[in-house]
Amino acid sequence: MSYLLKESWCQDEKFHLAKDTLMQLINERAKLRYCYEKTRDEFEALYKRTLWHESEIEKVFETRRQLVRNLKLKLHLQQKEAFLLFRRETNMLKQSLIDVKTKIINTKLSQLAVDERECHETLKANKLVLRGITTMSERRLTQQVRDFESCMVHLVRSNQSQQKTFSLLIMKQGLRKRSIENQLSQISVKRPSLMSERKILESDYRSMQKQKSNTEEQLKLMTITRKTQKSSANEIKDSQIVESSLQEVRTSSANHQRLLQNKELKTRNLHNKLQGLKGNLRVYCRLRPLVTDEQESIGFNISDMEWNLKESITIYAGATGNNRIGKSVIKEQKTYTFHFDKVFSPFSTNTDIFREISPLIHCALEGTNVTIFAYGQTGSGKSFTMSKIDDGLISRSMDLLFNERNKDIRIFVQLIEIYNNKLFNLLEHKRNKPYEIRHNKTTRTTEVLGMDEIFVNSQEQIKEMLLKAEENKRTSATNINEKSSRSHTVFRFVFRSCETNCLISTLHLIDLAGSERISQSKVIGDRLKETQHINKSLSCLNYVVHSIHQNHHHIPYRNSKLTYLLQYSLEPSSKTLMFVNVNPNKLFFNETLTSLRFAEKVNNTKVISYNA
Ligand SMILES: Nc1ncnc2c1ncn2[C@@H]1O[C@H](COP(=O)(O)OP(=O)(O)OP(=O)(O)O)[C@@H](O)[C@H]1O
Repeated sequence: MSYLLKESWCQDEKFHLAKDTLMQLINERAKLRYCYEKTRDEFEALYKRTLWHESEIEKVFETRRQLVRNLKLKLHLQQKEAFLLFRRETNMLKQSLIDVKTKIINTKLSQLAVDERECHETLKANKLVLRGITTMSERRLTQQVRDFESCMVHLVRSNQSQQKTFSLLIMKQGLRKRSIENQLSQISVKRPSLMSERKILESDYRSMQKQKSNTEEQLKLMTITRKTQKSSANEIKDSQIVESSLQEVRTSSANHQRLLQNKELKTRNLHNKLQGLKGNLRVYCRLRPLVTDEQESIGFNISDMEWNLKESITIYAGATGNNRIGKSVIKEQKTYTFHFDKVFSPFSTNTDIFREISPLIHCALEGTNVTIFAYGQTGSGKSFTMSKIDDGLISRSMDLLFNERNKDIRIFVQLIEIYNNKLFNLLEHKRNKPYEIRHNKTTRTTEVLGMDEIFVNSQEQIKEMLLKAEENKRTSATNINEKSSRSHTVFRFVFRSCETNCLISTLHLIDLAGSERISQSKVIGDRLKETQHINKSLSCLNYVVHSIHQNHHHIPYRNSKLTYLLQYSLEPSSKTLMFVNVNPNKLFFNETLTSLRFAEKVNNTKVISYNA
């Protein structure tokens, strides 16, 4: 019973507990429902707001799309207008350009036609003269050839008979030698017993050998005498024929020589007149092309002046900008024009340049002192013009000198380097001893004391010297040029008479060191000192040339070693040609301007000739 009571009490307890838990759960559910309803209300409000925002954004997008459409339409219309405008302007420009070009070409063509006609006429006359001379010479030559052929036949016949006798003698000697050899072999069989006999026989053999050589010599002598006897008889006959034909040839060649000398004299006179007209001091300008790593060229224009006596170069300075179609054009242009005796464009080759200066080389061969130097900022093409191994002016001049010199002239060479106002020999590898200059006022000649004048007689020798000089030359990399010459190179050619060894004339071909502003090249230390020396000697050269041609009383030759060396070669009785080399690189526009101004100043100097 107590157990049952306990049991019912326990169940009561459980029932109460379950009832409490149920009540708690009911409360929880009521709370959750309340939360759910609240959240649902909030979500609905939020959803409504989002819908409203979306509709607003859609409206904004629509207005933007409309705006873009309008802008595109406007752009298209403007592009059309711009294209039409550009086409109209280009056509007009093209037309005017074609007109100008056609005019220039027409005038040049007419000039060329006149020149061609003149050339044809002179060519015809020359051809006629040449044909006459050639036929005469041909006739004489064929006669001579015939005479020589008959002589040859005689000689060949006598030679054949001698050959026959010789071969007989050789055969006989061969037979004799063989018999002696046989005897020797027999003797060698009996050798042990016949040693003493052998000795006797050997001595016999030796004496026989001697006899043999004696007879051979006698035979030779006999054949020679026979030969000379035979040939002398023939030669007497031949020489008489040859003598007479030679006499004829001699007289005709003397006539030709006289004709040639007359023509040479005429040519030389004309040539001297032409050189005189061109002036004793000339300035040529050469603009080089852009090289691979250079970006932008200066704007330039090269043109002939009236009567073709002078030419001009115009360079443009100005800020660049882009035009309407994006092409780079020069705005706010400033132009500088310079006049020279000749202006070579970037398309000119060293051959074109040599064609122009070759008359000066002729002048040097005829006894006038000639100086040609290349001036310009570093990297402007001075070495390319002067000392390029294959076709530089030095190599070309040598070709001409060796081909056209009078055989009485001997050529001597000195390769001088002027570094920091001191003279060195470029053909010496170790150059620690500077040389001194001495002038002879009576003979008006210059000598570099202690420096050998090297006799040259072939182009190969000159090329070797140029290579050696190139190796020994002092160069270094500056801010402007990777291999800049730091010294002046003077190629001094001395022409002397073969008979008397007297000086005929001197030809100086000079590759000057590059002129450069210290601020631009940004050099320091030794390089700075070199640059200062280079600039000083260049301004001395300028002043000396100016003073000479302005007829100043005192000429300051001694101010620099370069001008002192050239003292007797810069005078008005000599001929001087200056090349101003121009760098087209836009970066060095100011340097270019300075070089051109310097050169024009030289070009404007008054020319006084001693012959005038
Ligand atoms: N007419 C030309 N055609 C093609 N290349 C050229 C011409 N002139 C010069 N160059 C090139 O331009 C560069 C500089 O030329 P170069 O060394 O002759 O100048 P430079 O005036 O002698 O200089 P520096 O005074 O410093 O020695 C070289 O690479 C050379 O080959």
